[in-house]
Amino acid sequence: MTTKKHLLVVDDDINIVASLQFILADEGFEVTSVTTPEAALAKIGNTNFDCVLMDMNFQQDTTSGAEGIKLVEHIKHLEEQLPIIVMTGWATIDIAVEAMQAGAKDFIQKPWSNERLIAAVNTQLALSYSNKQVGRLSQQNKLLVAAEHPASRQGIIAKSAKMLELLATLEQLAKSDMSILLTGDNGTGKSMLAAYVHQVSARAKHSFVPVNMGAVPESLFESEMFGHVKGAFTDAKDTRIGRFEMAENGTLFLDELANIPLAQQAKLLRVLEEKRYEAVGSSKPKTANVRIISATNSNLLTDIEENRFRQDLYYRLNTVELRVPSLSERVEDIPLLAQHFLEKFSQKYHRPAPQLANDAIEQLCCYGWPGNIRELSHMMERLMFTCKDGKISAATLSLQPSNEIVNFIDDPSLTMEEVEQLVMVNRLKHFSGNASETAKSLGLSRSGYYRRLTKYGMET
Ligand SMILES: Nc1ncnc2c1ncn2[C@@H]1O[C@H](COP(=O)(O)OP(=O)(O)OP(=O)(O)O)[C@@H](O)[C@H]1O
Repeated sequence: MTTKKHLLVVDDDINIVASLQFILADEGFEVTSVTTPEAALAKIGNTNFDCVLMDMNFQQDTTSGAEGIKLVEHIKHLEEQLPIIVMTGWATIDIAVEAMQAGAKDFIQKPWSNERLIAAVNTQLALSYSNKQVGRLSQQNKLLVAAEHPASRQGIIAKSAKMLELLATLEQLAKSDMSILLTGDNGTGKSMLAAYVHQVSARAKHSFVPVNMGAVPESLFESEMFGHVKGAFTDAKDTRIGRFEMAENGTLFLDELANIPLAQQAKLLRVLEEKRYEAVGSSKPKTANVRIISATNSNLLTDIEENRFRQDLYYRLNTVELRVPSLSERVEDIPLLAQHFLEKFSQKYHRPAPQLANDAIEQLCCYGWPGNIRELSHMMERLMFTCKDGKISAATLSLQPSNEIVNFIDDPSLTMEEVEQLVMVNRLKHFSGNASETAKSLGLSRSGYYRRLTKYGMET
């Protein structure tokens, strides 16, 4: 359902008001009328209009157009982007030029032709819509320069059962509008997955807007999130749209969620509850139709206990809470990811991708990856330049195996089957994928070995 465009008619002649109201309502517009400049400014101050149609002369002075020019200037000051069409029975080219210089977008002479009037209104509405789109896209582009988002699932490398299950769950959730909270260590792919949920959701044709909550200064929080109007504070030289407006009908991604200061958490909660907000310096409510995905590497339950995070906000954001596993918990993904990054950087730097030797792959799989996928990506990028003869060997890497992996057998959180699976994975790595040597070293018959491969989804 499309909402009706809302027009404001300003004219002191009630016959003209009635006639305009009739014609415009007949065209499907919602029309509000006022008869004085003061009433027009008051209405614009508390209502969202899409276009203003106004007379240039009011009671005090009926011919010069001075009152109309003043009104155009005031409206521009209040609402820079609102298109204004001026009308006057005393049309002179001078008044038209002056009105346009003051910020009016078009000029109509009374008595008007209905066709010309409707065409002028529709043109202004279309122009204003595309200006807003351009503003939204350019702000968004700035944000995207720094962020990297996958074009499809092809950009997400995952083979491990844990990640495949997580992706399948996210694809299901993407169909709903539920708030999703992604937890997990730094560099595990939370941002990438949030962007992916947006891409496979019904909101995909609208914007995905990430905000790093750790990077927003407390004093600028409201302006950043909700926007501000020109003159709202000393540095507000222009009207600026906030992240909520950029994400309207799309997805707002609140990254580093735990870093929102307490006072700002209350403001965010209010908007999420009421689905409305006001730009700084404006009293006009705007709707917030956004899907929220948030991410944190912090333990929010501890943050709540220690009064650093509001429990009510937590419950608002975690309709579904999913943990993205650390890289050391999905060893099967490591060789694929390493290869993926080598190819990616080979394209970026126009250099051939180095070959990963088997002993290097084994070492990558036994390393603990405290920085997760980001660390792996950086390591592969460095190796593009530091490896010798186009080969990466264990000696080139010289990584210390993580105690975690060496000691996984003692991990009390793992079940017998999980331990068995990890042993299989590591032993296969050790024998560079050689099935008979792996089976022999584990004391398994070939059929016992293949049965387990099938059981753990490791056939390929
Ligand atoms: N499954 C994956 N396949 C390919 N690349 C990945 C995958 N997961 C993450 N990456 C890449 O690893 C890097 C880190 O991922 P991302 O920024 O999404 O992690 P994060 O969990 O949001 O990190 P942080 O908590 O530090 O914000 C990015 O360059 C991302 O493109």
